[in-house]
Amino acid sequence: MISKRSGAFSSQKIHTKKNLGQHYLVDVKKLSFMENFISNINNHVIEVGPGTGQLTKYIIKNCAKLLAIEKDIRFISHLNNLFAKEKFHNNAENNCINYDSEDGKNDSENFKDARKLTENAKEDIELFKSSEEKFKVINCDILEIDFNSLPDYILVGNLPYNISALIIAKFIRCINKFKHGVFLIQKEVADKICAKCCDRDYGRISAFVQSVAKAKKILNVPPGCFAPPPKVNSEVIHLEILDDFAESDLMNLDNLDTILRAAFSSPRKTIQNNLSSAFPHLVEKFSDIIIQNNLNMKMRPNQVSVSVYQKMANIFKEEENDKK
Ligand SMILES: C[S@@+](CC[C@H](N)C(=O)[O-])C[C@H]1O[C@@H](n2cnc3c(N)ncnc32)[C@H](O)[C@@H]1O
Repeated sequence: MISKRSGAFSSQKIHTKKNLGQHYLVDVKKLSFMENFISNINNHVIEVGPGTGQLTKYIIKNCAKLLAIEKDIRFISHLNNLFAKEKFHNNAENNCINYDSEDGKNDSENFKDARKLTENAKEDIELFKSSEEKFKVINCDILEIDFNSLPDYILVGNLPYNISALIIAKFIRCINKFKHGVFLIQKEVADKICAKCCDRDYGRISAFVQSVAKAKKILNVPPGCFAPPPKVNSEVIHLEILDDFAESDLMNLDNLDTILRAAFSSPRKTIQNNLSSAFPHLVEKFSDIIIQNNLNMKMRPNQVSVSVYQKMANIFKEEENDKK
Protein backbone atom coordinates (compact mmCIF):
# COMPACT_ATOMS: atom_id res chain seq x y z
CA MET A 1 0.00 0.00 0.00
CA ILE A 2 1.17 3.53 -0.59
CA SER A 3 1.58 5.41 2.67
CA LYS A 4 -0.71 8.34 3.44
CA ARG A 5 2.46 10.39 3.90
CA SER A 6 2.75 10.48 0.13
CA GLY A 7 -0.39 12.61 -0.14
CA ALA A 8 -1.34 10.96 -3.42
CA PHE A 9 -4.19 8.48 -3.29
CA SER A 10 -4.49 9.43 0.37
CA SER A 11 -8.16 8.48 0.52
CA GLN A 12 -7.71 5.06 -1.03
CA LYS A 13 -5.25 2.25 -0.77
CA ILE A 14 -3.34 1.34 -3.88
CA HIS A 15 -1.57 -1.99 -4.15
CA THR A 16 1.96 -1.43 -5.28
CA LYS A 17 3.22 -3.73 -8.00
CA LYS A 18 6.59 -5.28 -7.26
CA ASN A 19 7.22 -6.12 -10.91
CA LEU A 20 6.96 -2.39 -11.73
CA GLY A 21 9.44 -1.41 -9.00
CA GLN A 22 6.89 0.79 -7.26
CA HIS A 23 8.71 2.47 -4.38
CA TYR A 24 7.48 6.03 -4.05
CA LEU A 25 9.77 8.82 -2.96
CA VAL A 26 8.04 10.55 -0.05
CA ASP A 27 10.87 12.39 1.73
CA VAL A 28 10.31 16.12 1.28
CA LYS A 29 13.99 17.07 1.58
CA LYS A 30 15.06 14.59 -1.09
CA LEU A 31 12.18 15.66 -3.35
CA SER A 32 13.19 19.33 -2.95
CA PHE A 33 16.80 18.49 -3.71
CA MET A 34 15.78 16.78 -6.94
CA GLU A 35 13.50 19.69 -7.85
CA ASN A 36 16.33 22.21 -7.44
CA PHE A 37 18.93 20.08 -9.15
CA ILE A 38 16.75 19.40 -12.19
CA SER A 39 15.50 22.99 -12.53
CA ASN A 40 19.08 24.26 -12.58
CA ILE A 41 19.74 22.16 -15.68
CA ASN A 42 16.65 22.56 -17.84
CA ASN A 43 12.95 23.42 -17.71
CA HIS A 44 12.02 20.85 -20.37
CA VAL A 45 11.75 17.45 -18.74
CA ILE A 46 10.79 13.86 -19.56
CA GLU A 47 9.94 11.88 -16.42
CA VAL A 48 10.05 8.09 -16.49
CA GLY A 49 7.45 6.47 -14.21
CA PRO A 50 5.63 9.38 -12.51
CA GLY A 51 3.50 6.89 -10.53
CA THR A 52 1.43 8.82 -8.00
CA GLY A 53 3.03 12.08 -9.15
CA GLN A 54 5.06 12.70 -6.01
CA LEU A 55 8.24 13.76 -7.78
CA THR A 56 6.24 15.23 -10.68
CA LYS A 57 4.57 17.70 -8.30
CA TYR A 58 7.97 19.08 -7.41
CA ILE A 59 9.61 19.21 -10.80
CA ILE A 60 6.59 20.61 -12.64
CA LYS A 61 6.84 23.82 -10.56
CA ASN A 62 9.83 24.99 -12.59
CA CYS A 63 8.95 23.36 -15.90
CA ALA A 64 8.03 24.85 -19.23
CA LYS A 65 7.18 21.37 -20.47
CA LEU A 66 6.93 17.99 -18.75
CA LEU A 67 6.32 14.75 -20.62
CA ALA A 68 5.65 11.79 -18.30
CA ILE A 69 5.72 8.13 -19.36
CA GLU A 70 3.98 5.65 -17.06
CA LYS A 71 3.29 1.96 -17.67
CA ASP A 72 0.72 1.45 -14.89
CA ILE A 73 -2.67 2.56 -16.20
CA ARG A 74 -4.06 3.03 -12.68
CA PHE A 75 -2.18 6.33 -12.36
CA ILE A 76 -3.10 7.95 -15.67
CA SER A 77 -6.40 9.58 -14.75
CA HIS A 78 -5.06 10.44 -11.30
CA LEU A 79 -2.12 12.28 -12.92
CA ASN A 80 -4.39 14.01 -15.40
CA ASN A 81 -6.58 15.25 -12.54
CA LEU A 82 -3.63 16.25 -10.39
CA PHE A 83 -2.12 18.37 -13.16
CA ALA A 84 -5.38 19.45 -14.85
CA LYS A 85 -4.61 23.07 -14.21
CA GLU A 86 -1.42 22.68 -16.22
CA LYS A 87 -3.54 22.74 -19.43
CA PHE A 88 -3.37 19.59 -21.50
CA HIS A 89 -5.45 17.82 -24.12
CA ASN A 90 -4.63 14.32 -22.97
CA ASN A 91 -7.13 11.71 -24.04
CA ALA A 92 -5.16 8.90 -22.45
CA GLU A 93 -8.18 7.71 -20.50
CA ASN A 94 -9.89 6.87 -23.76
CA ASN A 95 -7.07 5.21 -25.59
CA CYS A 96 -5.21 3.52 -22.73
CA ILE A 97 -5.26 -0.24 -22.49
CA ASN A 98 -4.26 -1.99 -19.32
CA TYR A 99 -1.93 -4.82 -20.26
CA ASP A 100 -0.53 -5.58 -16.85
CA SER A 101 -0.37 -9.34 -16.44
CA GLU A 102 -2.01 -8.99 -13.03
CA ASP A 103 -5.31 -8.24 -14.75
CA GLY A 104 -5.50 -11.81 -15.94
CA LYS A 105 -4.54 -11.31 -19.58
CA ASN A 106 -2.22 -13.78 -21.17
CA ASP A 107 1.19 -12.81 -22.57
CA SER A 108 0.23 -12.65 -26.24
CA GLU A 109 -2.65 -10.28 -25.45
CA ASN A 110 -0.30 -8.17 -23.38
CA PHE A 111 2.15 -7.99 -26.25
CA LYS A 112 -0.50 -6.80 -28.70
CA ASP A 113 -1.66 -4.15 -26.26
CA ALA A 114 1.89 -2.98 -25.59
CA ARG A 115 2.39 -2.48 -29.33
CA LYS A 116 -0.82 -0.50 -29.62
CA LEU A 117 0.15 1.68 -26.68
CA THR A 118 3.53 2.36 -28.28
CA GLU A 119 1.90 3.40 -31.55
CA ASN A 120 -0.45 5.75 -29.68
CA ALA A 121 2.48 7.08 -27.67
CA LYS A 122 4.43 8.04 -30.80
CA GLU A 123 1.52 10.16 -32.05
CA ASP A 124 0.94 11.74 -28.64
CA ILE A 125 4.63 12.63 -28.30
CA GLU A 126 4.67 14.28 -31.74
CA LEU A 127 1.57 16.33 -30.85
CA PHE A 128 2.97 17.33 -27.48
CA LYS A 129 6.30 18.51 -28.90
CA SER A 130 4.67 21.11 -31.11
CA SER A 131 1.79 22.05 -28.79
CA GLU A 132 1.43 24.75 -26.15
CA GLU A 133 0.70 22.13 -23.51
CA LYS A 134 2.82 22.07 -20.40
CA PHE A 135 2.05 18.58 -19.09
CA LYS A 136 1.32 15.32 -20.80
CA VAL A 137 1.25 11.77 -19.47
CA ILE A 138 1.61 8.86 -21.84
CA ASN A 139 0.56 5.33 -20.85
CA CYS A 140 3.33 3.20 -22.27
CA ASP A 141 6.29 0.99 -21.46
CA ILE A 142 9.44 3.15 -21.60
CA LEU A 143 11.40 0.17 -22.94
CA GLU A 144 9.06 -0.06 -25.95
CA ILE A 145 9.64 3.56 -26.91
CA ASP A 146 12.18 4.52 -29.54
CA PHE A 147 14.15 7.19 -27.67
CA ASN A 148 14.81 8.95 -30.98
CA SER A 149 11.11 9.85 -31.07
CA LEU A 150 11.36 11.66 -27.73
CA PRO A 151 12.00 15.40 -27.53
CA ASP A 152 15.53 16.49 -26.57
CA TYR A 153 14.60 17.36 -22.98
CA ILE A 154 16.43 16.26 -19.82
CA LEU A 155 15.50 12.67 -18.91
CA VAL A 156 14.74 12.10 -15.21
CA GLY A 157 13.11 9.55 -12.96
CA ASN A 158 12.94 7.54 -9.80
CA LEU A 159 13.52 4.48 -11.95
CA PRO A 160 12.01 1.02 -11.45
CA TYR A 161 15.14 -0.78 -10.21
CA ASN A 162 14.63 -3.97 -12.20
CA ILE A 163 14.97 -2.08 -15.50
CA SER A 164 17.12 0.92 -14.51
CA ALA A 165 20.22 -0.42 -16.30
CA LEU A 166 18.20 -1.00 -19.49
CA ILE A 167 16.78 2.53 -19.39
CA ILE A 168 20.24 4.03 -18.84
CA ALA A 169 21.66 1.92 -21.68
CA LYS A 170 18.95 3.31 -23.99
CA PHE A 171 19.76 6.84 -22.79
CA ILE A 172 23.48 6.35 -23.48
CA ARG A 173 22.82 5.15 -27.00
CA CYS A 174 20.80 8.29 -27.68
CA ILE A 175 23.33 10.86 -26.60
CA ASN A 176 23.14 12.98 -29.70
CA LYS A 177 19.64 13.75 -28.43
CA PHE A 178 19.98 13.99 -24.65
CA LYS A 179 22.47 16.19 -22.82
CA HIS A 180 21.51 15.27 -19.25
CA GLY A 181 19.95 12.46 -17.24
CA VAL A 182 19.09 12.53 -13.53
CA PHE A 183 18.18 9.11 -12.17
CA LEU A 184 17.32 7.73 -8.75
CA ILE A 185 18.59 4.17 -8.81
CA GLN A 186 19.83 1.35 -6.59
CA LYS A 187 23.08 2.41 -4.88
CA GLU A 188 24.93 -0.67 -6.04
CA VAL A 189 24.23 0.20 -9.69
CA ALA A 190 25.09 3.89 -9.06
CA ASP A 191 28.44 2.82 -7.54
CA LYS A 192 29.23 0.77 -10.63
CA ILE A 193 28.24 3.48 -13.10
CA CYS A 194 30.21 6.22 -11.33
CA ALA A 195 33.33 4.26 -10.27
CA LYS A 196 36.66 5.62 -11.50
CA CYS A 197 39.48 3.60 -13.08
CA CYS A 198 41.25 1.47 -10.42
CA ASP A 199 38.27 1.65 -8.01
CA ARG A 200 36.97 -1.72 -6.84
CA ASP A 201 33.60 -1.10 -8.53
CA TYR A 202 35.08 0.10 -11.84
CA GLY A 203 33.92 -2.33 -14.51
CA ARG A 204 32.25 -2.80 -17.86
CA ILE A 205 29.28 -0.53 -17.07
CA SER A 206 31.47 2.28 -15.66
CA ALA A 207 33.70 2.33 -18.74
CA PHE A 208 30.75 2.07 -21.13
CA VAL A 209 28.79 4.95 -19.56
CA GLN A 210 31.85 7.13 -18.97
CA SER A 211 32.96 6.78 -22.59
CA VAL A 212 30.15 9.21 -23.42
CA ALA A 213 29.13 10.93 -20.16
CA LYS A 214 30.40 12.44 -16.94
CA ALA A 215 28.82 10.29 -14.21
CA LYS A 216 28.37 11.68 -10.70
CA LYS A 217 26.55 10.50 -7.56
CA ILE A 218 24.72 13.51 -6.19
CA LEU A 219 22.44 12.31 -3.39
CA ASN A 220 22.18 9.32 -1.10
CA VAL A 221 18.59 8.16 -0.46
CA PRO A 222 18.08 5.61 2.36
CA PRO A 223 15.17 3.12 2.26
CA GLY A 224 13.12 5.15 4.80
CA CYS A 225 12.65 7.92 2.22
CA PHE A 226 10.37 5.66 0.15
CA ALA A 227 6.94 4.11 0.61
CA PRO A 228 7.07 1.17 0.71
CA PRO A 229 10.79 1.12 1.62
CA PRO A 230 13.00 -0.95 -0.68
CA LYS A 231 15.44 -3.47 0.83
CA VAL A 232 18.45 -1.61 -0.60
CA ASN A 233 20.03 1.85 -0.46
CA SER A 234 19.51 4.23 -3.36
CA GLU A 235 21.39 7.08 -4.93
CA VAL A 236 20.62 9.91 -7.37
CA ILE A 237 23.09 10.12 -10.23
CA HIS A 238 23.68 12.84 -12.80
CA LEU A 239 24.85 11.83 -16.27
CA GLU A 240 26.10 14.68 -18.43
CA ILE A 241 27.03 13.90 -22.01
CA LEU A 242 30.62 14.90 -22.77
CA ASP A 243 31.00 18.08 -24.83
CA ASP A 244 33.65 16.66 -27.10
CA PHE A 245 31.58 13.62 -27.89
CA ALA A 246 31.77 12.84 -31.60
CA GLU A 247 29.33 11.08 -33.90
CA SER A 248 32.10 8.56 -34.67
CA ASP A 249 32.26 7.61 -30.97
CA LEU A 250 28.55 6.82 -31.06
CA MET A 251 29.07 4.59 -34.08
CA ASN A 252 31.84 2.87 -32.17
CA LEU A 253 29.78 2.09 -29.04
CA ASP A 254 28.98 -1.46 -30.12
CA ASN A 255 32.68 -2.16 -30.72
CA LEU A 256 33.52 -0.69 -27.32
CA ASP A 257 30.85 -2.91 -25.77
CA THR A 258 32.40 -5.99 -27.42
CA ILE A 259 35.88 -5.08 -26.11
CA LEU A 260 34.60 -4.35 -22.58
CA ARG A 261 32.64 -7.59 -22.36
CA ALA A 262 35.79 -9.53 -23.23
CA ALA A 263 38.14 -7.45 -21.05
CA PHE A 264 35.91 -7.81 -17.96
CA SER A 265 34.82 -11.40 -18.66
CA SER A 266 36.93 -12.54 -15.67
CA PRO A 267 37.61 -9.39 -13.63
CA ARG A 268 40.28 -11.09 -11.46
CA LYS A 269 42.28 -12.35 -14.42
CA THR A 270 44.79 -10.17 -16.30
CA ILE A 271 43.76 -8.29 -19.42
CA GLN A 272 46.32 -10.41 -21.26
CA ASN A 273 44.28 -13.48 -20.33
CA ASN A 274 40.87 -12.04 -21.05
CA LEU A 275 41.75 -10.33 -24.32
CA SER A 276 43.90 -13.06 -25.79
CA SER A 277 41.20 -15.67 -25.42
CA ALA A 278 38.61 -13.42 -27.11
CA PHE A 279 40.84 -11.76 -29.75
CA PRO A 280 43.97 -13.89 -30.29
CA HIS A 281 44.66 -12.14 -33.61
CA LEU A 282 44.52 -8.62 -32.09
CA VAL A 283 46.31 -9.12 -28.82
CA GLU A 284 49.62 -7.80 -30.13
CA LYS A 285 48.04 -4.55 -31.28
CA PHE A 286 46.22 -4.24 -27.95
CA SER A 287 49.50 -4.84 -26.16
CA ASP A 288 51.09 -1.93 -28.11
CA ILE A 289 48.33 0.40 -26.95
CA ILE A 290 48.73 -0.76 -23.36
CA ILE A 291 52.49 -0.10 -23.45
CA GLN A 292 52.08 3.29 -25.13
CA ASN A 293 49.85 4.26 -22.21
CA ASN A 294 52.43 3.16 -19.60
CA LEU A 295 50.41 0.12 -18.57
CA ASN A 296 51.17 -3.57 -18.90
CA MET A 297 49.22 -6.63 -19.96
CA LYS A 298 49.49 -8.22 -16.52
CA MET A 299 47.17 -5.59 -15.09
CA ARG A 300 43.55 -6.32 -14.10
CA PRO A 301 40.79 -4.94 -16.33
CA ASN A 302 39.77 -2.37 -13.68
CA GLN A 303 43.24 -0.74 -13.98
CA VAL A 304 42.73 0.24 -17.61
CA SER A 305 41.12 3.61 -18.36
CA VAL A 306 38.13 4.29 -20.61
CA SER A 307 40.29 6.04 -23.22
CA VAL A 308 42.54 2.99 -23.58
CA TYR A 309 39.52 0.73 -24.11
CA GLN A 310 38.25 3.21 -26.72
CA LYS A 311 41.56 2.91 -28.59
CA MET A 312 41.16 -0.87 -28.57
CA ALA A 313 37.62 -0.47 -29.91
CA ASN A 314 39.04 1.60 -32.80
CA ILE A 315 41.49 -1.17 -33.66
CA PHE A 316 38.70 -3.73 -33.48
CA LYS A 317 36.58 -1.55 -35.80
CA GLU A 318 39.42 -1.22 -38.35
CA GLU A 319 39.88 -4.97 -38.29
CA GLU A 320 36.15 -5.54 -38.85
CA ASN A 321 36.15 -3.03 -41.74
CA ASP A 322 39.14 -4.76 -43.35
CA LYS A 323 37.22 -8.04 -43.28
CA LYS A 324 34.39 -6.55 -45.38
C1 LIG B 1 10.17 3.77 -8.27
S1 LIG B 1 8.57 4.19 -8.87
C2 LIG B 1 8.67 5.95 -8.95
C3 LIG B 1 7.35 6.64 -8.77
C4 LIG B 1 7.38 8.16 -8.60
N1 LIG B 1 8.01 8.80 -9.71
C5 LIG B 1 8.08 8.56 -7.33
O1 LIG B 1 9.20 9.05 -7.41
O2 LIG B 1 7.53 8.37 -6.27
C6 LIG B 1 8.72 3.66 -10.56
C7 LIG B 1 7.57 4.04 -11.46
O3 LIG B 1 7.85 3.58 -12.78
C8 LIG B 1 6.70 2.93 -13.32
N2 LIG B 1 7.19 1.94 -14.29
C9 LIG B 1 7.66 0.69 -14.06
N3 LIG B 1 8.07 0.09 -15.19
C10 LIG B 1 7.84 0.99 -16.18
C11 LIG B 1 8.03 0.97 -17.59
N4 LIG B 1 8.55 -0.11 -18.19
N5 LIG B 1 7.68 2.06 -18.31
C12 LIG B 1 7.16 3.16 -17.71
N6 LIG B 1 6.95 3.24 -16.38
C13 LIG B 1 7.28 2.18 -15.61
C14 LIG B 1 6.02 2.30 -12.13
O4 LIG B 1 4.67 2.01 -12.37
C15 LIG B 1 6.23 3.41 -11.08
O5 LIG B 1 5.22 4.36 -11.14
